[in-house]
Amino acid sequence: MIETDKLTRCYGNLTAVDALSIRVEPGQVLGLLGPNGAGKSTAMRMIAGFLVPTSGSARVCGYDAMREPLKAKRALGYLPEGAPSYGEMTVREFLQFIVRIRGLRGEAGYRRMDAVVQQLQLDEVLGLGIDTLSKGLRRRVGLAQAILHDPPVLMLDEPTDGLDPNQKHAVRQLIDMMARDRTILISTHLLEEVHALCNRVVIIARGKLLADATPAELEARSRYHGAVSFSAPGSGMSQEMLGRLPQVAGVEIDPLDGRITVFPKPGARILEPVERLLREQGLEVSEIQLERGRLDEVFRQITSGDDASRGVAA
Ligand SMILES: Nc1ncnc2c1ncn2[C@@H]1O[C@H](COP(=O)(O)OP(=O)(O)OP(=O)(O)O)[C@@H](O)[C@H]1O
Repeated sequence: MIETDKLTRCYGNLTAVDALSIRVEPGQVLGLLGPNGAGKSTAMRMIAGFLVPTSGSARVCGYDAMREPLKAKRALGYLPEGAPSYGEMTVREFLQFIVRIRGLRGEAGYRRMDAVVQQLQLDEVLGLGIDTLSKGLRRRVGLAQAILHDPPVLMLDEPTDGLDPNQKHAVRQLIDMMARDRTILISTHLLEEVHALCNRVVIIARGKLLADATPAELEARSRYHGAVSFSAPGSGMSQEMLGRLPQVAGVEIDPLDGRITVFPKPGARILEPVERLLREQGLEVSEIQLERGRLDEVFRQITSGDDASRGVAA
């Protein structure tokens, strides 16, 4: 479990993390989202015990990151931003070093290292210097380092940064597999990652917590939630006709591809009446879709709107 209590870090006049209180339980994958400079990495570094908070506290599996750092660090696997240090070591030397400092001894240590090397597909680069690796490979070495001691809590700062689509998929599968019985906190800019991995989302901006919800709850705040969209090239479909349906609040046509989106009045369900109208009019449409809502739009609304300046938890 990860718990922070009014965790705060100031740099001069700047409050990078502002009284952040969160609690992440086993089985949860919490996505920490926020624009550049929101305070995500600073919060994670305090939870990992690498940065002293100005005030407030962070605990990992009940151990205070500052007062019981060894116990807290033992329970935690942490992938920081960027590349692993010790760039002059080969991947093998680096991982053997981590095996030793994590106290994994003898045969068990080698078996664990082999398993992690397989999981992250690092076999072919074991003899290469870390400094010579591509960004994606360095990220995977960093991940290997974080999971080697099989910790109950994982904290990953932008885990798929720099990976190609296949590697992203592989790393997400690995995180998903590990998620079942662990507590996982990841920071990301990628909203697709939230869909793929997270069952809870915390949004911060200017160090303040602005939203704490499931992805579905956030999507429900989007004006696209419950909207119906479809393509109807050359059908003569008119906005007016759709707009006359009593459940419909508005109709928009994408100027680029002509896709039509029909928005519901609050609480209304419009898929059935829209489909009925299309049938009655004998109009040919394709790719009809009921929208869940758009996280990117909600993210923008939360982090650039009034909420961001007031720091209102939702
Ligand atoms: N050592 C430091 N000294 C002064 N200011 C700092 C320091 N580290 C971070 N900051 C500032 O604190 C704020 C939060 O930075 P942080 O790196 O935690 O944000 P972030 O959400 O991780 O951003 P990004 O998504 O760009 O990585 C930023 O305004 C940053 O400039």
